Amino acid sequence: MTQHWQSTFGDQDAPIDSRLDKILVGRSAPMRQLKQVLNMVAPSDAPVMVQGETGVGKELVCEAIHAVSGRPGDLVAVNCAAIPSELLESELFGHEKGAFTGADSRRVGRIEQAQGGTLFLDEIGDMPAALQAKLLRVLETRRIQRVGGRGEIEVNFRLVTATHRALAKDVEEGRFRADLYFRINVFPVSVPSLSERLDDIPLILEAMIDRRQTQYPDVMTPHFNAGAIQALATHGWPGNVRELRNVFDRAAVLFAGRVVNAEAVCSHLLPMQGMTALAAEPISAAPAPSASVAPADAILDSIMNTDTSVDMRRHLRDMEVMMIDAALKKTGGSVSAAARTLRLQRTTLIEKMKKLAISREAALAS
Ligand SMILES: Nc1ncnc2c1ncn2[C@@H]1O[C@H](COP(=O)(O)OP(=O)(O)OP(=O)(O)O)[C@@H](O)[C@H]1O
Repeated sequence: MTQHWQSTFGDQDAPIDSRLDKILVGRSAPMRQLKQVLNMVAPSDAPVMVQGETGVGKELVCEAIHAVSGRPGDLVAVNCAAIPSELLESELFGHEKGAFTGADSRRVGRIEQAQGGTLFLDEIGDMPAALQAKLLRVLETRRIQRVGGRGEIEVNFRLVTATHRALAKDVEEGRFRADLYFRINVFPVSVPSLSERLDDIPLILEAMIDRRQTQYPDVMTPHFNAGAIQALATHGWPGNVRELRNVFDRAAVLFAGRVVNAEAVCSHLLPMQGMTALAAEPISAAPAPSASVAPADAILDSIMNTDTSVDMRRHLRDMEVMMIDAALKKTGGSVSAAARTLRLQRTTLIEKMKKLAISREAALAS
């Protein structure tokens, strides 16, 4: 069902809301199709069920839906699998003072907090049966009662749910209420796994680099060359974008201001056991790539063909690091000879090396 309606309606010509592009990084065909669908569905009040493997970005999809929905209230997220079942009811519905032992004061529940906004119920498949019945009633009546409360409170929220489980099978096997399933599954949306959109990896890395640069403007970021991107594309990515983020976080520490190449990806970034080997050897500059592997084409493509911005200063700085590393390597670590190779004053090169944290030893060890 999901695949069917998504592929039928997912290729409309309507321009994509730029907030979707900003939140959900990716220009691959499956991501474009997903964004077309969200573009249509987000402004409506209809419930959306987001499906996809762990780490694909289901929560991010909900964030994108809320951003485009135009709803003035908040986005309130509840992970049904993370809250013990006996606490989930008061978490969602709130409680009155004295409703149960320990209820010292009145508490407004998450459903009420989502008034005028969006309620995101993550891992809805893990919701206990008794609560499934209560949620169904809320969806039908648009009213809630706090635990221990008497009166009913009108609520107006848009529901987005997510699950990595095959919920239809849970319904068949009696683990999930069929009536609730049909109520929340008005628009099923499927988020593609990272292995189905490997060509998004460079853009996602770029977004992660930009974010890190914004967070820590004085800290150098790693630069993934074409070989590294190719190596990343051969991985299976069972943990999807979350796994890619972990790889990036590792690179940001181990290769700050340095080039990450295929060898670095395979030996130090992808397999965790690579960490042991790395601990025994000094971290050095990755070999400088030849001009043909410099990402100039990708950068130019981004400038010409996307709405996203490009951090020119960072790219130029990455290029400087690569060129100085290569010159030092070629000249056996002689700063004077490297300066001549680069047609720079010796003092200018020394200043640049200081600024970019380049050492002769690291360049030679690469
Ligand atoms: N398209 C994307 N662009 C940029 N970052 C992304 C994208 N998709 C996912 N991420 C990042 O990957 C991580 C996992 O995303 P998220 O938590 O939304 O996944 P999920 O599908 O909800 O995971 P789970 O099923 O485990 O709850 C987050 O750090 C998120 O920011």
